[in-house]
Amino acid sequence: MRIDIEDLHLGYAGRTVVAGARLVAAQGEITGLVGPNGSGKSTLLRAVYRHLRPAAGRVLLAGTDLRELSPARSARHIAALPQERGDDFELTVGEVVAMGRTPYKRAFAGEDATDRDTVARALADVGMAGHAGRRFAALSGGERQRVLLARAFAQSPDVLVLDEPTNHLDVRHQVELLALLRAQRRTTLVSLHDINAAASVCDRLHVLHAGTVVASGPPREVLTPALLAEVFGVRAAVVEHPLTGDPLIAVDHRAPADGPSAGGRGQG
Ligand SMILES: Nc1ncnc2c1ncn2[C@@H]1O[C@H](COP(=O)(O)OP(=O)(O)OP(=O)(O)O)[C@@H](O)[C@H]1O
Repeated sequence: MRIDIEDLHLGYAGRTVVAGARLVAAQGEITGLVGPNGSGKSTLLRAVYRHLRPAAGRVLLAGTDLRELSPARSARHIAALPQERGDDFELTVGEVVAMGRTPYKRAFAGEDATDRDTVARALADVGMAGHAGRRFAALSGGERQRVLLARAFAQSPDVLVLDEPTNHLDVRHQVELLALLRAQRRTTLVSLHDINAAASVCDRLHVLHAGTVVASGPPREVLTPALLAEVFGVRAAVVEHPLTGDPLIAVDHRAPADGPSAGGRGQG
């Protein structure tokens, strides 16, 4: 299923944060959102997983305005890993993941074999098989992250909406997660701070800057040194990754784009 975001305006308490966003998350593709802090990535994703009502514009799921679908119906199609990660669950890992099955249940119905299999597979997919009995609240940040991702997988969604899914993950788990997303071939809309990860894993990227989509397209076309300077304020060269051939953004970590000249070594 595809997602169409049409002329979307979003805000909080009357303050506009996203203005006129348009983008498509195509069926089976990984669509990335990148942009500086506060550019509106989480806000835009909240409208797709229905935590924020559009002030104007619409979000379409396979051509149907989300507002025409009941929450349970859209939850059978769209699962989210939100920014609000909830650390107050007094539940076990298995119970947290089983919450992903809620949209499929009639009131007071218990777990069936499909639920149990789906939960077990979701835990295995994120490398947390064998941890179902642990208390969620006692997990590390990265483990919690993976369990909440398993909860989204357990929802068996057509569309995954992931806000910074690699947050808290060590580099091996980041790579595993991104490889898993690619292998699943679900329609995925994901915000990422790591522009190199975004360049490797996303089919298309949309760059948000101050609440507006300022560039869209394949990573190779979007992530230019000029855009990186203008939107992110960094000096960067874009080269070819020696192992994968993906675009590799080599950021000058010594000084921002408008800072003092970064050439040469400092005086000590
Ligand atoms: N719940 C909220 N209430 C009021 N303002 C909010 C809320 N969430 C975000 N904002 C504001 O909206 C703007 C966009 O924030 P948002 O979290 O969408 O940006 P982001 O691109 O996801 O940022 P980051 O990269 O820092 O996570 C910011 O100015 C932020 O302060």
